[in-house]
Amino acid sequence: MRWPRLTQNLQFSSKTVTHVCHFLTCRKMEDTNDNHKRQRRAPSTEAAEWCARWCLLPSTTTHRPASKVEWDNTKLKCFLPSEELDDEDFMRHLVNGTDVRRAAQFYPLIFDEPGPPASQNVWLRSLPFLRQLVQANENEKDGDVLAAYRSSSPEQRRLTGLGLRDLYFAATHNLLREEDKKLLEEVVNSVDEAAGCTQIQGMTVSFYPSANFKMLKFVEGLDTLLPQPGWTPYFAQVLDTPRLFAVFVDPAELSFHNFENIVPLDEWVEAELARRQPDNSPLLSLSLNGITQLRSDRDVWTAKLCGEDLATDLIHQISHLDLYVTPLNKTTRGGERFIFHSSLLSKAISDAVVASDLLSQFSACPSDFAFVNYVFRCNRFQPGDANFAAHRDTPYYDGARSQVSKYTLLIYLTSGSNKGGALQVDDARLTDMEEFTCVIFDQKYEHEGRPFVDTDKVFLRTELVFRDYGLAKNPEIASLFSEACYMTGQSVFNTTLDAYAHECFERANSLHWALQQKATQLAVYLCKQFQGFRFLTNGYNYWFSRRHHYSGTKLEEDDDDDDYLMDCALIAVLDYLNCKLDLDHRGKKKPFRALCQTKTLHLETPLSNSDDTFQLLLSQWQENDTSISPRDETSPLPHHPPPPKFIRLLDSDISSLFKQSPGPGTSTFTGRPNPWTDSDADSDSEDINDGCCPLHCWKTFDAWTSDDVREKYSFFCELTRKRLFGVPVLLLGRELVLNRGQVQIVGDKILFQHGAGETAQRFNFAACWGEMSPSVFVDVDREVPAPKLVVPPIVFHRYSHKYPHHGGNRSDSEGKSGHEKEMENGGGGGGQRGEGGIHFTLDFFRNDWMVQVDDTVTILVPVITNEVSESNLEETNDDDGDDGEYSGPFGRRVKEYLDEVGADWPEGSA
Ligand SMILES: O=C(O)CCC(=O)C(=O)O
Ligand SMILES: [Fe+2]
Repeated sequence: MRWPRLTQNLQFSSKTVTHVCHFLTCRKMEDTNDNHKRQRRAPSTEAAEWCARWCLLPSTTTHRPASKVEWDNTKLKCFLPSEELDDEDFMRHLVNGTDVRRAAQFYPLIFDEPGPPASQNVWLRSLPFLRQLVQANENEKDGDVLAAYRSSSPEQRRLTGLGLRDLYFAATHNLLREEDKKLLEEVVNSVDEAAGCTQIQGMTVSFYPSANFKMLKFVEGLDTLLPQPGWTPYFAQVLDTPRLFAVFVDPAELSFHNFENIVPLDEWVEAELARRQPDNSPLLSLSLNGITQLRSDRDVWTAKLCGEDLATDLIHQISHLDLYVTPLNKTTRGGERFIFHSSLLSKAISDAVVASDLLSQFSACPSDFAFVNYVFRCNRFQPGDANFAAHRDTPYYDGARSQVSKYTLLIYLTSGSNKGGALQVDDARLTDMEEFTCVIFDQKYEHEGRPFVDTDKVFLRTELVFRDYGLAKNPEIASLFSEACYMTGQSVFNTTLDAYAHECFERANSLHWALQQKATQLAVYLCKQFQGFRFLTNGYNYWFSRRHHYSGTKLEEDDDDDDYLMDCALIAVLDYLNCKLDLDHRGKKKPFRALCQTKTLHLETPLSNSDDTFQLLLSQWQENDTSISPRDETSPLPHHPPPPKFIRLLDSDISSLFKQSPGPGTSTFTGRPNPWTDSDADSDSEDINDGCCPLHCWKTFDAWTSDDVREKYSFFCELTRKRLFGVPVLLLGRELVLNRGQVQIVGDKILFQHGAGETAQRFNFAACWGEMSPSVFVDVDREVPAPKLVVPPIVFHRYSHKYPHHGGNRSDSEGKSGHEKEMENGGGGGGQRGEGGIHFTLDFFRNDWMVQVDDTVTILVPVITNEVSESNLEETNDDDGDDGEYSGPFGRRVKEYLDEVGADWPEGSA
């Protein structure tokens, strides 16, 4: 079939339609066994109309009243309210694909044929169209098909995305034939990924999978977070309570804070309990029975989790939720899993643990038991899946509360066996599991899991958390753990790092139990370049060589050195957090690590000497080095001339953002038409031309010349100025600009500070404006993004090229981290040989700092405007009320922002 034109309504011959009907009839016969599962039943004698797979649309052409739409509810997910289910007309359009407004709540809709005549909506999401796209992508000859797709409107491309989205969900629910699965694999690389992308919580998300956006995540209340409310139908809903939606993200954007997708399920648990026992809201009650130590010399126990059907059904039900995703580290573990949070389940199991005699059998003091971790991992392995390779579990750790997990608790939800060991903990092997068997073991043990031979193996994992005030700190653990997390993120660019990251996790987890696990792999360091800044890192340590070495600028002044220190610290933070920046000229945000050119170094021994480290750094980055690339380590490195430093924020940078007169793009004021009705004839004559206020001279009122508007404008400018000076980093004209006022060096630490910056004076304006506010004439001119760096103080150490680094003449030698001391001790006094540089330690795990990097702060810049919409005119001048100071197009946006982030209101306002 040829490609129908995208821009015209499509006409199919009656032959096509007949063929479609025939096809459906065949499918209906194939599906006969499933008929009993259908939501509704149509009289079998009636001819079917065209519609999506697994749906049946009885014909409306007969004289009898139209029968109801039916579908196979074991295949289609439906979150529609009953009013919509009862609306036959609505349902017909939904299942024949002509109405996409409820695509979020009813899917997957697979269209095997191009659709009914004149329906582009269906054609663009149909399998024949997706096939053509794949063929066109593979076959140069079909360039016109591709060109047509590329020049189609974003809305049209979103329809294709919808087709792909549904194909994906059909595949994950095991509903597809082999050829459809193949199509899915291919079409993912053929579609335009930008058409489905939007930003939520600082993350770029798409509603369909594509070449880069291939990681599935679930977001609660996405419909309320979308900047384009009209996009809601595109994102598949996966749960009603809480309202959870599926998004696809680019793993390159992930950092340690958003790697794991923890689905909040307490609301769901509550709703399920209420649904099952509506009268007296029931407690989730469980007990742990038959506790048996597997061997007297091993801290491994088995038990059975028991409870009323209500409780055990509910746990089963959790494991049937459609939330499974393939883990990122799939080379070391098979199966699928999802992570959820439930305090209610944690409480029920904690009570069961306390009521049992399990704790008395532990070497850890029973009175120190705190709770069962409320974060659960639900795993599903099918027969034939890869093993869960030997590993130690990463303990729960909350330094602030001195809480740490000591035992793992596995709850098996299906029965099955594997003679090779369904679970092997150290040298204790369990081959057969009964439903609700629990295995509890000391987290010091290495263990391995194998799928059951002929059934799915489904289990929950959590940990028993204890209070322990005597925990010793071991910087090596912090370093290895940080390295493991960082290298997991980097493995998106270089898949060989996956195994290295795994080993780092294993070594860190062993060290918690004072078990030294030797490294079997070469130490990995990444040499990176960003805008001429070059550095070496393993995700915990960051080294920057001295600037003068490559810029030719000799650094003498301490001040200059501090400047360089701030720049380097900024880079280290941006890299560690993988902040997203909008630096290219296409206005597209990219994660920092994708903006760096990276070279992976494998070293026989870990770096332990500062001179060697800086020498190594300087020996890299030869011109024409082809082993470095921003994304995939294969493309050549363009030589980047180093800039002296990041731009510093100056008062003039900010002043220049505020226009003092109508600038380019603002037309000169020529007067405006009378907005009042013709019948209001008097208004013309009342246009007193003294320019006092728009009420008295609407047609000739030029906002730029009004003192009242200018006063309001100054108020907004001042507010904006304070906000701009209140952040450490800004993006101005695609340049990273560092604000020295918000970066502080204190001893051996560097601090990035976010000030409130939003104190403003009360604003009063002259009287005769009546109900109107001058703020209606102040609009948003532009938005200045500022990466939000809410991070703990960063420890640094300078290695001077002038002084031996173990000399006593440096004031900044106090408070060094263990690693620095190590480096110095091993340095052999070679400080004068080396060029020196700066070393940072980034450890955001060790303390209880909440790292918030989800969003970029957007600071709005005001401008006076003469273009006032009617709706703005209706705003009142309610300065005494809550929102008086924040009215008008600019004021409203600022207010929305302040409300959203929960920022304090500037003094003098509400
Ligand atoms: O596959 C298994 O039974 C073991 C699972 C496990 O070790 C884990 O979830 O951490
Ligand atoms: Fe484990």
